[in-house]
Amino acid sequence: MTGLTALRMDANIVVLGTDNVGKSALTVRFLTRRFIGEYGEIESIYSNSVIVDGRQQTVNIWDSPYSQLFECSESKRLQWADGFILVYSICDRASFNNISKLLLSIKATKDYVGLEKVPVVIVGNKQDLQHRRMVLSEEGWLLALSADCQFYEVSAAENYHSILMVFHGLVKSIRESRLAIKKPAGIKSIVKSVSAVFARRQTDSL
Ligand SMILES: Nc1nc2c(ncn2[C@@H]2O[C@H](COP(=O)(O)OP(=O)(O)OP(=O)(O)O)[C@@H](O)[C@H]2O)c(=O)[nH]1
Repeated sequence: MTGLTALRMDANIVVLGTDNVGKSALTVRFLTRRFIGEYGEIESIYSNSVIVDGRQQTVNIWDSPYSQLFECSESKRLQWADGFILVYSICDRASFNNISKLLLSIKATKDYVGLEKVPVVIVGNKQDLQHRRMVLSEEGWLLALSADCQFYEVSAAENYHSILMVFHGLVKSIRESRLAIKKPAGIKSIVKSVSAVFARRQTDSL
């Protein structure tokens, strides 16, 4: 990541997961506070201005149907992202198993472009459908722990605030990861360190 990227004020978020897990429902809930039920299969990038911890931030969200994920734009999408939301449905074991594969693809792409760790949030959606639960909360927590990610169980259908926490949590991590990027030593700081060493030597010899 370059110094210029580190100064950027917007955050690019990609929402990934298998078919029908609620990627669009989550995105639309965050953007409009509404759950509209049916969403269609349209790949979209949405931009929204949000306030996180008192600071305004533009968030760009790329939501695409799973069927289009492995088309040629996959690596483009992975490289565009500053952070990821990986969604599974608690009623769909296969969608949960897919999260590990997504984590590997992200790691491979981001390592390739020189980033060791990119912020990722894992989300178990459809928490309202307890009677159809196939994936325990503990499994989600363990996966997130082992991959060093945040984890939330939510219901896009029933709850807005937990969705807000997912997006805000990710925006905060993106900011923190940008702050953690070490700035290369400038000429001024090199001159300062050299002068400090000489000054110390002179006082030592007195
Ligand atoms: N009960 C329940 N249904 C949900 C929830 N979130 C989404 N759904 C439903 O699940 C279905 C799929 O939701 P989408 O948001 O279209 O899922 P998607 O992951 O974007 O699906 P693709 O576009 O096919 O990749 C829709 O019928 C939604 O109404 C939820 O939290 N609870």
